[in-house]
Amino acid sequence: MPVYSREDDILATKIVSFFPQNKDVSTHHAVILVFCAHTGIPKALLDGDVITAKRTAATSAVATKYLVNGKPDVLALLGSGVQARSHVAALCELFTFKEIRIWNHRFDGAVKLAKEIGLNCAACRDVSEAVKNADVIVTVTSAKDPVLRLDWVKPGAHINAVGACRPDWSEIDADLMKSAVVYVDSREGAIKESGDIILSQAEIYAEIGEVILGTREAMRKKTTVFKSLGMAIEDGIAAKLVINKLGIQ
Ligand SMILES: NC(=O)C1=CN([C@@H]2O[C@H](COP(=O)(O)OP(=O)(O)OC[C@H]3O[C@@H](n4cnc5c(N)ncnc54)[C@H](OP(=O)(O)O)[C@@H]3O)[C@@H](O)[C@H]2O)C=CC1
Ligand SMILES: O=C(O)C1=NCCCC1
Repeated sequence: MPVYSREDDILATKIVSFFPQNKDVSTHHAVILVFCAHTGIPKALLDGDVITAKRTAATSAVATKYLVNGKPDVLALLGSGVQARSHVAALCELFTFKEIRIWNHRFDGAVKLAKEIGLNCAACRDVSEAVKNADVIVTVTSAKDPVLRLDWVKPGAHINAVGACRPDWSEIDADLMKSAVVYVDSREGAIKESGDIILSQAEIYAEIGEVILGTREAMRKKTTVFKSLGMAIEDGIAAKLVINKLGIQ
């Protein structure tokens, strides 16, 4: 995933592998190579795993800030892996949830994460139980077929749809995609790579950047989906923060 931004003084590329069948090691591995944006000289080779986890969750947190309907009390996560953990951390920086619910296709994964999070968190055996009356839902699974259905979701909820990053995979059922107001990180990416968009033929209302810039409306009262695929600029900006903190010129 290459990025060049003259404005941000960034020239970098991330190489990321995804082996969903991995069991005892992470399913995603990444490195980020950063170059000087003026001379092209290599500056740093960074571990991309942590940056991928944190920048994806930070992006969802920003989307939630703009799209959530009022003060959210209940957070539901579908999936209990790396992104589930980073999303809890990022969302809890911005919001105070009274209740956090976790569903995973293997119940013990949900139980383990619920214990890590603590008091206000419960593991759920069914998706419908996890998302009932939830204000914010995060889908962070490696599912190839929908795990979240329209009739389980409270009208007006905000959903961060983070998994299903292939054109033939989907996490959200087509009825939910079509009835929600859909925001994406990149239109160009979503229409080529997101099964949730392609298979449902849902209309994309806006890029989240347009909402942040104030050129498209945040439809907070409607059910909203932020379909995230990940963008190289997120890695580039995050890598720059790391490099600056380390004092690398
Ligand atoms: N939008 C973006 O920018 C990014 C998106 N992603 C995507 O987010 C998703 C989560 O990533 P990450 O947390 O790193 O991955 P992990 O492998 O750490 O977690 C995946 C989760 O999905 C569960 N899972 C696996 N297979 C299925 C299935 N068939 N049905 C339902 N759940 C399943 C796993 O359960 P168990 O471990 O118990 O099997 C686990 O809870 C992936 O789809 C990934 O590609 C990742 C990085 C960036
Ligand atoms: O780093 C990203 O962005 C990724 N997006 C989709 C899934 C793999 C990693």
